[in-house]
This record gives sequence, C-alpha cells and structure tokens, in this order.
Amino acid sequence: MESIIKAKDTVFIYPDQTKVELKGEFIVKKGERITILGSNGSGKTTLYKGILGLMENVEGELLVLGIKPYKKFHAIRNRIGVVLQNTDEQIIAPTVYDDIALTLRNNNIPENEIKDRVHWILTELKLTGLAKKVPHYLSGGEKKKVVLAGALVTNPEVLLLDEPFTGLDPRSKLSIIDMINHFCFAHGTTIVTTTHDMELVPDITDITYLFTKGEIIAKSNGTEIFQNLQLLEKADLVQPQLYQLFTRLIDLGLPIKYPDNVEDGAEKIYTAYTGKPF
Ligand SMILES: Nc1ncnc2c1ncn2[C@@H]1O[C@H](COP(=O)(O)OP(=O)(O)OP(=O)(O)O)[C@@H](O)[C@H]1O
Repeated sequence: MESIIKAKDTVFIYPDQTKVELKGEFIVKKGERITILGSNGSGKTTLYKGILGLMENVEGELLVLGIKPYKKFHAIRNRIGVVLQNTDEQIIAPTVYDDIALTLRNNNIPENEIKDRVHWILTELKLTGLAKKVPHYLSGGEKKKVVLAGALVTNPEVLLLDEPFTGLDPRSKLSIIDMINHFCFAHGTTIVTTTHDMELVPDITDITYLFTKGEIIAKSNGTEIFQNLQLLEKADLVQPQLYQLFTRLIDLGLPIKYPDNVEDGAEKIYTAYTGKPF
C-alpha cells in the first residue's frame, strides 16, 4: 500500500541551527491510526512541523502525500488537518461558526457552500449547539472539539493530533476519542497522534512508534512496547499502570500473559484466578 507519510533518517534544522535528528523510518499508510510515543523534546512536534511544510531546512527523506512538504506547501496544506497542543493558538475567530469556517474562507469557497460544510461537520461531531458561542468562553474540552471540527471541515486525508488529551478530564478524553474514531472510520481518514496518555493508546491506535532523542527505536502495536521495560527505559517512559500490574503479577509467578487492554486484562486475571474461561 502506498505510504502517505514517509520520513527516513531525517534531520530537521531550526533557524537557530538546533538539529533534531530522527534516525530510522517513520511510515504512515492510508487509513492507519498511528501513535507516536516519546519523552519531552524527542522531536514529535518537530516531525509534525516538517510534515506540515513548516520546516525549511530538512535533510534526509521526507515525503508527504508524495510531495516534499516545504517545497509544495500549498499542494498539501488543505489535505492535512491538525489539532495543536495549545488550542488557543488555533482559535482566532469571534464565534465557533466563524472559526470552523476560517480555512474554507481562506480558500475562497462561496459562503453558501461554507454554510453547508460547517453545518455538516457540526452535525457529524454533534456540536451544533456551540455554533453561535464565543470560543474564548468555552471549556477546554469544548475548545478541543471546535479545533477538531475546524481541522476536519475540509475532510482531510490525514489528521495530525498533537497531545489532543492534555488538560481534559477522563470523560472528555473518551468523548474526543469516540468522536475521532467515529469520524475517521466513516471517512477513511488517516490519523497520527502524539500523546503522553499511554493508557489511551489502545483506543486510538493500530501502530505505535517509539521515539528517543535522535532515533525511532520501535514500531509495533502498543502492547508489545508496553511489555518491554528496557525499550521504555531507553525512551525515558514508564509502563502504563495496567502493564505495571501485569509485570508485578508475572514477577509473582502467576501464569499470565500481558493484555491488549483493560477488558482483556480482566479476562486474563479472571481465568488465572478461577481456572475458568471468561
Ligand atoms: N523553534 C525552535 N527553535 C529551536 N529549537 C527548537 C524549536 N522548537 C523546538 N526546538 C527543539 O527541538 C527539540 C524537539 O522538540 P519537540 O517540540 O519536537 O519535542 P516533542 O517530542 O514534541 O516534546 P514534548 O513532548 O515536550 O511536546 C527540543 O530540543 C526543542 O528544544
């Protein structure tokens, strides 16, 4: 299958000459849900800036939708939706409606078509009640949803999410995940997410990449990465709590394998404890 994003042995160089190196290969194919895990400063946001064509000085290989993103910024920009870490940087219009309409207006789309498209995305994401609100007064979770609507209103091929769960309460995190999965599954959108909320990874991911400063050290499903303490230590990360519990149970001699998620974990513990299938 054709790759939508391909980065290989890439070095991003900021104007002050700071070099952010990513040895190894990062490949995203159509319809995949990818998560990038890595400690602070490992280059996740820098890779996003590269993908979005915001990094002028890039060494090594970087192709997005078959194009070198910096050289042909306008050819790809409308095909990629992005939700940044700090939503306040992305919300600038006086109403939610205007904010979501912004990219469409910048592309000189006629106002009647804009109205239909904004209405469509608000309905898809069940946000019609927010249309007339002042974005500045919305809660953190509502702001995230509005930015998400703005990113998806063009029905992009790729959605880049940079720490989409930061500052959200647990229910809001699940509600955003639901919204993203539902929309992207229905429309075949490819999703790349960075997050420090490792316990959410199974809910949003088919493939997980593990970044350290300078190198991509693993590509796998999250479960394999979460079992591998050496790999996590190399990346300066700690096991999610579910996997800490299973590591402890395995250390204590319980004949049990690591689970894929909480439900699978409950099943494995039940069977180990009762000797019966779930
Ligand atoms: N505009 C910039 N100019 C110079 N250096 C920068 C700039 N932005 C980021 N860097 C540096 O690039 C490196 C990678 O930063 P980046 O923001 O990509 O990391 P990250 O993995 O997204 O981290 P976090 O998890 O904290 O968001 C860091 O050492 C950072 O100091």
